Order: sequence, then structure tokens, then C-alpha cells
Amino acid sequence: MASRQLSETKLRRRSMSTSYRLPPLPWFGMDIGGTLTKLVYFEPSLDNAEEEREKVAHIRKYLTSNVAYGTTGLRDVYLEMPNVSFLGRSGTLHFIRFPTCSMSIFIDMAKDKNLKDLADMICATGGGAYKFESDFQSRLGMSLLKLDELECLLNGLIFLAERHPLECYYLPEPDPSRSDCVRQPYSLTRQSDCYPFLAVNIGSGVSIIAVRGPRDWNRVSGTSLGGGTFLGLCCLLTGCETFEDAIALAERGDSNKVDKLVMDIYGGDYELFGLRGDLVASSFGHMMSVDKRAEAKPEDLARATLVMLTNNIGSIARMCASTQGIDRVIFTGNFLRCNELSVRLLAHAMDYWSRGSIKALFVQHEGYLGALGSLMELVDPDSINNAYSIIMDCVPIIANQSAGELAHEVQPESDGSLSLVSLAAEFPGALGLQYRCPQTGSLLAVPLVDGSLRRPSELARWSDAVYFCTFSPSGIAADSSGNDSNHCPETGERNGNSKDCEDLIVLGLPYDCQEQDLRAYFDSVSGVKDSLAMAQIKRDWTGTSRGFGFVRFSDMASQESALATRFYQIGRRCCELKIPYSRQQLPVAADSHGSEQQQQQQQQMLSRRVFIGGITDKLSEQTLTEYFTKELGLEVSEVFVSRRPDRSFAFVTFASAEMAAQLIGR
Ligand SMILES: Nc1ncnc2c1ncn2[C@@H]1O[C@H](COP(=O)(O)OP(=O)(O)OP(=O)(O)O)[C@@H](O)[C@H]1O
Ligand SMILES: CC(C)(CO)[C@@H](O)C(=O)NCCC(=O)O
Repeated sequence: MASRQLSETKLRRRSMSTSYRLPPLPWFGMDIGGTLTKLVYFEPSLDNAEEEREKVAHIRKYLTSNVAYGTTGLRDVYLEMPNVSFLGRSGTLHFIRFPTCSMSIFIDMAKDKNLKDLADMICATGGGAYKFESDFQSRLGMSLLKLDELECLLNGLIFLAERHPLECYYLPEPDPSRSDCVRQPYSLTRQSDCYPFLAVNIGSGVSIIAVRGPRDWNRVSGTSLGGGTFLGLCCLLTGCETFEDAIALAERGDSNKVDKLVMDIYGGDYELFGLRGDLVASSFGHMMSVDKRAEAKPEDLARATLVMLTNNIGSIARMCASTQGIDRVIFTGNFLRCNELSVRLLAHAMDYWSRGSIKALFVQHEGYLGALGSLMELVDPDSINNAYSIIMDCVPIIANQSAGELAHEVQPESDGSLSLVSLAAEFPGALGLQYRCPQTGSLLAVPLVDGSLRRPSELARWSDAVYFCTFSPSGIAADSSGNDSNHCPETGERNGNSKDCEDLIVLGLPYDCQEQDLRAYFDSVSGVKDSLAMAQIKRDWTGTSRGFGFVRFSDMASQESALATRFYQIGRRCCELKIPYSRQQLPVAADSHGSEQQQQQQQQMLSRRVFIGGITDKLSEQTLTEYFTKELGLEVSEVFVSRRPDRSFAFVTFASAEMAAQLIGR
């Protein structure tokens, strides 16, 4: 089946490739699915060609300067990829979606905006490319280049995973009951790292594909119990009407009111076969009882529906992975959009049932891979690897080598340099960057010219290394603008003594979020209502948001209450509120606004932590933990492994500084 699809697509490609190497603008890719239609648009930076300028301006007027279209279309601004080099042009990738049931409205709108004058053909995938082909032709005069949905999905997935270091992530300690599981990037940026893997696409239904090489894949299974089933059943059982409402209900609900657990049947664990008492024995099993039915609230029903479908998909995926001899499963599809709960459940289920041998991976652009893959079909696929270079040249930075933190992506300026001001905005007090030379492993300084950090010439991309901040010897220093980091970035006014509130960083903000939105948001959060003293969005020199900002509360109780939550849904993004790195983790004695006790705690924490460089790809957190506990008899509190091509490293935190000290020199 798969090989038939492949050869058809290849034939189409071959017939195009002779005459169609660099397509005319505009460049769109479309995925018309059973529930949602996804559109990826590459907006080039303007150059001098008059005709191009007109086209780009026309599309900007309707598409990229708006975030909502009609009543149902939306642009996912948080997924936008600026600074992308595509087919030799630099520009921005935009991600847009609308329900497929609104296709008729979309066609009317496209007709109204004269889309036909801009392009007479669109690359389209998904079942709808077949279903709506004649509508596009007859009502719009546009033809669709129909492409196979699974091939496009894989092309989009491999393309992003290989080129964008922060695209793939996993949960190191998946726990369905904890909403603060941290996402760790998982590097698939080398071709050899990618294969094999199992792709499990959770759309309306579920397709499961074993992928062993760039064009070596087959659809091994599928299930009709997918994202469409979740939404359909939730609407039926709870009366909700949207996916967002269904997820919000599920997050509040208790599925144990609906499901029958092993302990409901056994009174405890079913020990012989290792079934813990708290496992679901029978989804919706309690609902045969009149009393339980009366007790179950809509949110409990939504949660039980979500748990039932997610676990079922996880179980099928795990079986497929085992029978295919594959140990990595990449979950994709819009069912996982803004659905942390399912991400946690899948990660936990794969880990638990495979006893840690199968890893669940996820991607940031989970729902747009097919549309991106179809955009890539614009040119001869044999030249794809050379022609398409998404240079997502973001700079992955952690505060310092001993911090063991997840790297944060800071965007360089349009000339490719990184200004000290941008660096200091995210890492107050940072004066420069260091990185480990991929060849020699030695620590080198990033060149600094006229207040801007320049990409080291030995690295093709910033993202080919992880960078550590350098601070002045006294720890938190004056930032590059001469301000001490205890100043409000907005007003320059001092925060006062150590009891006063900190400037907190808000990461992952929607790019269209303004200061007033940030204020309005926190003013409506219970526990911190009306206590925001300052809000600031960090912008580049064009005034475009960098996707993060700072807030300060007027009193300590509000600050603590705000920090207790950590993740906030601001607009359509899950944002993280925290004390900036430098204040949390610097190995300094002189954090000017931390109490002596806090400094001691920090120092102790850091001296318990050991950096291990040059670890192999295969060395897992578990192996490291076992080595230190069983072989050396040390008590390990935490292991963090950062996997990067040629330079994986780990931080191990021990129960005491004495234990860590024993390792020095070994
Ligand atoms: N705004 C939304 N409206 C409807 N469904 C949504 C929305 N956001 C997420 N979803 C979930 O995503 C699912 C659709 O995912 P996706 O877009 O990947 O699949 P599709 O392409 O429409 O379906 P298929 O690939 O099976 O044809 C829905 O069934 C629902 O569970
Ligand atoms: C039919 C598709 C491929 C459409 O995307 C998808 O919805 C799916 O894989 N459904 C599951 C079909 C099955 O294998 O039972």
C-alpha cells in the first residue's frame, strides 16, 4: 500500500521537476484533514522585484497581518518561525488552520480576495485534497497538486526535526498527575540520529508508521479511536462544543469517578501480573451504576474520555513499537495541541509499560507537519536537501555550565549576530558567551565585536553548540546597559532591599502579546489580582516582540502566589513564569539581592552538582543513576542529560556536597 502511494507521488514529482525547480511566489502548503485544514505559508522578506512586492503585500493584508479569519480561521502565532531560509530566500513560516467543515467559506473568501490571481496551483495533502479537488477547480479556478498525507507528514517531520534543535521534546519524568512536567529538547538534528522511529499521528483517526530511513517507511497500523472520537464523545457526553472546552473540562475532572480501577475489582494490586491497583481496569466501568452516573460530573466524563483514548492509543503504539523492534515513538497530530494531559499520559504509559525501554517523543509543530511537507513538494524532491535549508539559527543558551538547565533559545538579530542587550534581557548580568568546541571539547569564548556576539566561524549555525553565559567575577553584574539587574527594566527604578519583589521573566509569550495584555492577564489571575507593578515585553530593534518579557508584583505575597503556579496559558501559549536564571543559579557569593541564607542554599546546591562531559548517545539517565548508586554507593537526587550531536553531557546532583566531592579527580 505504502509503496504504491510512494511511487505515485514520485511520478508526479518527476513530471514536475524538469520544469519547476524554483516555483513562483506565493509558496503555500495545505493539509485538508478530516477535522482541520492546515495551511503553511512562507512569507519572504521583501526584495526589489515589483511583482513580488505586490504579491507579498497583498497576502500580508489579508493573511499575515491578521490572526483570525472569519469566525473559525486562526493563525497560530506562537508557532511562527521567523529567520527561516527557504529555497535560498529568507523569511517567515506562518501556520494557519480552520475547520474543514468551513471549506466552502474558505473557498468563497479566497475567491473574494482573488487568490487565483496569485497562484493557479496549490500543493495539497490529506483526504480533503481528493474530496475538494473539483470544488477548488470549479469555484476558484485553482488546481490542487494532490500529495499523499503520510509521505508529507514524514517529510515535514524529518525536515523540522533534523534542522530545528528544539523541535522535538520529551518528558524526562513523566507523571500524569503533575502539571509541572518540564519539556526537555531531544536532538534529532543528525540524519543518523533520526532512524528508526515509529510515527503515531493522532488526527481525527490514528495512523501508525514505522520509519527506518529517509524514504523507507510503511503504515503498520491505525485505529479509528482518535482525536475525532475524543471530541465527538465529549460533545455527546458533556454538551461542550469545542476542542478547547473539552480539554479544559478534562483538566478539571476526575476519571476515577467514571472508570473502574484494578483496586475496585481486586481491593488492591493484581500482583501476579504486575497490575497496580490504581490502573484503569475498565474505562467507564462505573457508569453501569445509577448512583455513580448521578455523581459523575461533565468534567469527570471528559477526563475519562481523554484518558481512555490516550491510553488506548499509547497501548497500540507500544505494541507496534515492540513488534517492529523500535524504541522511539514520535507522537504528532492536532489531538496533542494544547493538550498537556495527553502528552503526560502518553509519555508515562510508554515509559511504564515498556519498563523504560521505549521513549515517547513529541514535536512543537505537531499538527502542521503534513502541510509543511506538502509545501516542500514545490520543488524537485531530489534537490530538497540542498535547496531547502531552514536555518533556524537560534542560540541555545544555559546560564552556566553547572546549572543543569534546559537550554533557552534566544534569537539573533537579522544580521546573524546576538546583541549583548538581548542576552542580558534573558540572562541579567550576562557579559558574554562560552561554548565547547565540538572538535576538541575545550571551552572557547564567543567573539564579541562592538557589543554584539558573532557566531564562531567554525560553527555553521549558532545551534551547532550550546552556550554558557559568562558573568563578571562578582556574579550578578551590571548588565550591558549599565543597569544593575535589580533595576526595573522598564522604569530603571530600584527594587529596594532583598525582601522586595524580583523582576520575574515570562517565557514563551505569544508574539502579539503587548504590555497591556500582560497586565490585563495577571490582573485577572486570582491570588495576584491588581498587584502588578510592572510589565515589559522585550522587543528587537524593529519593535517586534522577542517572545518574552518581565513582570514585577507590588508585594511578596503576590509574587510567591504567582510563582507557585509556574505555567500560565496566555493567549494560545503555555508560558513559564520564573525568576531569571542568573538569580536562581549563579555560583556566586554576591547576588546583591539574595539573602545570605539563599546564597548558601544556592552554593550548596551547586556544589552537589557534577558536570559530566562527552557522554555517549546511548548513556541514559537511568544508567548514570544506577552507576553512581550501585557501583559507587552514592545517593543521586537528580540526573539531567542534554543530548546534542557530538557533545552530549550530563549534570548529576548528589544528596550532599561531600558525595559530589568524592568524584573530583576520578
Ligand atoms: N480547534 C480544534 N477544532 C477541532 N479539533 C481540534 C482542534 N484543536 C485540536 N483538535 C483535535 O485535533 C484533531 C484533528 O487533528 P488533525 O488536524 O491532526 O487531524 P486531521 O488532519 O483533521 O484528521 P485526519 O488526519 O484523520 O484526516 C481533532 O479530532 C481534535 O481532537
Ligand atoms: C483515514 C485517515 C488516514 C485519514 O487521515 C486517518 O483518519 C486514519 O488513519 N484513521 C484510522 C483508520 C484505521 O486504520 O483504522
